[in-house]
Amino acid sequence: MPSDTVSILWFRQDLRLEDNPALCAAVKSGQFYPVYILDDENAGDWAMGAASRVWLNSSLDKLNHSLAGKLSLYRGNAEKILPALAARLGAGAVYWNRCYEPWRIGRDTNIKKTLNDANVVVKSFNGSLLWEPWEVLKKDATPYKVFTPYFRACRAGTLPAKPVPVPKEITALKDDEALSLEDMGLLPKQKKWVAQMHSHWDVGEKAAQHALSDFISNGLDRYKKGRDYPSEKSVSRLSPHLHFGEISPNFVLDKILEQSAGENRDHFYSELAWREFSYYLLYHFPKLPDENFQPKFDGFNWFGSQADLKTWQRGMTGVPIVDAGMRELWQTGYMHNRVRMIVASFLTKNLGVHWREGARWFWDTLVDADLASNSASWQWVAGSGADAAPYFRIFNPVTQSKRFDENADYICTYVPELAKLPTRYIYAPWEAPVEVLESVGLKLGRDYPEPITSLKASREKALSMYKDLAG
Ligand SMILES: Cc1cc2nc3c(=O)[nH]c(=O)nc-3n(C[C@H](O)[C@H](O)[C@H](O)COP(=O)(O)OP(=O)(O)OC[C@H]3O[C@@H](n4cnc5c(N)ncnc54)[C@H](O)[C@@H]3O)c2cc1C
Repeated sequence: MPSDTVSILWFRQDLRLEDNPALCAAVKSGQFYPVYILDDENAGDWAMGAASRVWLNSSLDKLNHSLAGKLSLYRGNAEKILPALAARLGAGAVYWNRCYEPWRIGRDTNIKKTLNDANVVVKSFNGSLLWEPWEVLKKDATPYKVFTPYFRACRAGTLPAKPVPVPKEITALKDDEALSLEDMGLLPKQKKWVAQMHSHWDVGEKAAQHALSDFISNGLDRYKKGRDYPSEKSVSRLSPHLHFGEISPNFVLDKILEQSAGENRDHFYSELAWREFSYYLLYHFPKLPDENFQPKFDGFNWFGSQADLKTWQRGMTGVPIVDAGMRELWQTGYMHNRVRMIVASFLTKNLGVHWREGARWFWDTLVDADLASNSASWQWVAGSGADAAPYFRIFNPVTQSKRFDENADYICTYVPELAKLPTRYIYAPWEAPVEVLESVGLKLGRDYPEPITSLKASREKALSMYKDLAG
């Protein structure tokens, strides 16, 4: 018989204590078992990528610590594990914060039914979004497809909930049969890669809050302009913390709105809203990760080869800003937004590789890999998405790097083999006279690749293919 006082708190994308509505409900109900289940079975094609698992491993460790070692870990099909656990532990209720990925929505609906059939109460909460996707609709009750009116409607509607504080007394219980963190098998064999990535991050709720205060003190007052410059510290780097729910968007927004009003604060708010819009699109258009949002792209002839894709992944295209971005991704699990747009445009437009291939690679290598933001952003850059950059707006990587990496600091951090060149040639080393290359001991094709494609010719090819599609 389920007990009235013991419950289960199911942690998912909300690995924190602060502003956690499901945690508050569990604490209010009495004693509870905090649990986490790694459910690769239901995730299918969207099982977490390697970099995300590295992050998750540390994040669970930190959360367990905050819960005085009471976090119980499991691995497998949550549809089977959770009802069995509720029965074995005699739990009368299960609490969780909602997730919005299509596979999770389907799975959670089934779990709720199974638990309810067994007389176990299920309560779910909004712990991850400022506005839930079904709350914001057009007058004709259909979803928005364009960001600006969507955000306007969000702001005209209900104010995002104020963050709730950490409950005073948390009486958590531990299941002795749960797995250890090592048993979860989250870390890959490549220890060097893991160590290198770790050296760039502090993981967990405290680190997330620290990153936010640091950004408020040192980045926010220049955000609108500074966010375009990859070597500047003008962005928050909160994305992995937000993805894993180590910090809630409501907590972030609340602290941001305490700062003086102005264009920087507004711009940051609108970027947080792009995250919301991505979740909104994924909820209303669940095929977003797999299919073109604009069906006219279904007939597009993606001509790029697997070899080109590999070269791009390895950061060896011979186009410095692209290679710098791809190497930043590999080394740190992150890439600056401006550079994400450049590398994605280069892959889809100059190399003609399907956006899905790029999104897949990001999925495996980003620590902030997020089904909503990643799918929406790749389709946005490719031109096939909602409110997308028009296909003919092809980023010129050389112009972009001259403009946003003025001293080539970013390029030289990740492509140090070019650092000895005079700055004006670092952006496009193939334009440097042989004597200049020789004077710094650089031979293209030996020390750094020749460009994989002609930027001009590939741009023209992309444009003419797009014309065929449009016409
Ligand atoms: C091809 C491509 C793929 C992307 N894949 C992801 C992904 O998998 N996960 C992810 O979180 N973001 C993704 N983004 C969006 C964006 O690049 C990152 O959110 C941002 O770079 C994270 O850095 P930050 O936290 O310093 O951002 P800040 O500029 O400090 O912004 C604060 C927060 O706002 C949100 N945000 C900012 N810009 C965007 C945006 N364009 N779209 C959605 N949310 C945004 C993020 O949650 C971010 O943490 C992608 C962008 C592109 C172009």
